[in-house]
Amino acid sequence: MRIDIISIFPDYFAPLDLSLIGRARASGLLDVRVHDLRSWTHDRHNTVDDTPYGGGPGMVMKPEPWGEALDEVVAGAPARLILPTPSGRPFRQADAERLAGEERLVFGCGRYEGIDSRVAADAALRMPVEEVSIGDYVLNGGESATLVMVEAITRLLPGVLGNTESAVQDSFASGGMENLVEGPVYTKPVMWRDQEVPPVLLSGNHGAVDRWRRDQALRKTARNRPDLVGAMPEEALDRRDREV
Ligand SMILES: Nc1cc(-c2ccc3ccn(Cc4ccc(CN5CCCC5)cc4)c3c2)n[nH]1
Repeated sequence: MRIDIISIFPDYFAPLDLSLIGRARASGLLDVRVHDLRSWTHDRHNTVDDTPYGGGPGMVMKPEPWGEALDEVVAGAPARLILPTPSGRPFRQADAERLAGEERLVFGCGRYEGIDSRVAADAALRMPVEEVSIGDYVLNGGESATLVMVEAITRLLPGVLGNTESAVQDSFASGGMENLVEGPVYTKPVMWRDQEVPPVLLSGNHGAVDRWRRDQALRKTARNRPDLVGAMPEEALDRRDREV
């Protein structure tokens, strides 16, 4: 997969040189290219913003640099443009799984009050464009959202996670634990600050362990994510949880 990121803060993406994504890039499994939007400005001040038509607070990103940047970066290849924005469609695990199947993704990181709306409209003449929100809170720009999405997407690519990590059992996934958040996890030592590891996990009884983990996931989901519990079939809820 090739990912292009266009931003006025390219250094924001230094974390993509680290850890699993950094290793996947070094091994050639993943091709991530970060571009400075100001490379496509031609004035002395490398201007990327201007005042909003119709008035209002702040500044809006000019369309010309974006148009030239996207023309050059995409260069007619089949690519999908992802534009983080507070007003976008919610980004969910299903979107990460869908986008992990794409050959090329381009992330356009806005700043100020956003990018002139004609940029997305013009790009949509040549490629699929998705405006995406990573949550109902307001950031200062699209860079953090892009880091989040790139991580969620690329960790699903074969070979990116080492064999000590697994994307399969992640919560929000399938495999009998769909729609559940993950329960508690433990490792050595078996006793730590007067807290012992739940004995069932030491029992070697894999059926009992699976049942215990599912019960814990159900409880945690009911406690932390009542919105997901509603989406769960009635028989999935343990009797005790119904009485909780
Ligand atoms: N999930 C999520 C994504 C973002 C996000 C993504 C890209 C950009 C680019 C600029 N901003 C700052 C920004 C933009 C628009 C408003 C809303 N204003 C109301 C009136 C005019 C505009 C506030 C603040 C971003 C924010 N935030 N949260």
